[in-house]
Amino acid sequence: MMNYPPKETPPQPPAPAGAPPRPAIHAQGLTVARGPRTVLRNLDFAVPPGQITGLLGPSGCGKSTLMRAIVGTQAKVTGTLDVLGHPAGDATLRSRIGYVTQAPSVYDDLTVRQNLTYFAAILDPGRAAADRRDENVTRAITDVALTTHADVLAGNLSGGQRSRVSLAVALLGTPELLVLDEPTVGLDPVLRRELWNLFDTIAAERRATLLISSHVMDEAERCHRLLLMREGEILADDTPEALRTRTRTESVEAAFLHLVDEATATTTEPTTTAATGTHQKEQAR
Ligand SMILES: Nc1ncnc2c1ncn2[C@@H]1O[C@H](COP(=O)(O)OP(=O)(O)OP(=O)(O)O)[C@@H](O)[C@H]1O
Repeated sequence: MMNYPPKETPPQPPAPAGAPPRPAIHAQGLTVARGPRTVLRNLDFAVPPGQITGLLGPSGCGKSTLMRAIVGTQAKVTGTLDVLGHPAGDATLRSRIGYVTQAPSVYDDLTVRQNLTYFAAILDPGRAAADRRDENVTRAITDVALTTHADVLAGNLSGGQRSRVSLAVALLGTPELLVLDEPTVGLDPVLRRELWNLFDTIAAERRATLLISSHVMDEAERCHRLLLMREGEILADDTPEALRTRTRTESVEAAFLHLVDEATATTTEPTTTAATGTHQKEQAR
């Protein structure tokens, strides 16, 4: 069980030379209950550092819940969940993680630049940091392609533009881990491609780790690794290429459907009952 409220833990020693890099996120036996329901069941996985990992699965499978557990905002979490070498929710992680929820958290009565300036002042306070803050705000606005809208009130932006302001807030502090919950929902194909190019740049140049949820399967092809989820469980944890090869399919979407069929077949295989000696089909859950 994780500790709430979060405590600070001492930094862990670096991985020995030659050893594989420590995962950015490592879960073992991770289980989460929401209300009376268990919505994540006994998950084991590792997210490598400096790469883009896609979290994919149908609506309601538990993607947002898993992200909330990783950033430390989810209650009733059991098992082990380490993030950047600390237990999830540890106070030292706050400035190292950028988290963008599905609902954009921006102030409608402030402009794009004013929103970012406000959050920059919380992250990096003090008069001495004013120039650095201005630079970071301008860079973040450019990163999300909102330069021409910098002085527009957030309340007058489209849904996609508001989502990008939220993303810009998360990029202000140059976090080591970015957790993005469906960042491309409602965006046109050109903007989606631009955002994915930005994610590539963030991973390659800043060596940040990105965990990005989506239900758009063509976005899966742009990830280095994928966690495919279904009904609170991890169906696959692999690279897109390995998934396609393993399932002998041509796209991640086809691979996912293949794995769903396989999992369904496993849970509905005939079982012999000792009492009657007849075969019965178990109900898929
Ligand atoms: N506050 C809550 N209380 C109880 N159950 C909840 C709560 N929020 C979500 N759930 C349930 O937890 C499960 C996982 O929800 P979650 O939002 O993590 O799914 P998701 O994969 O992110 O879905 P989507 O793609 O639609 O955002 C769902 O079955 C949902 O009904």
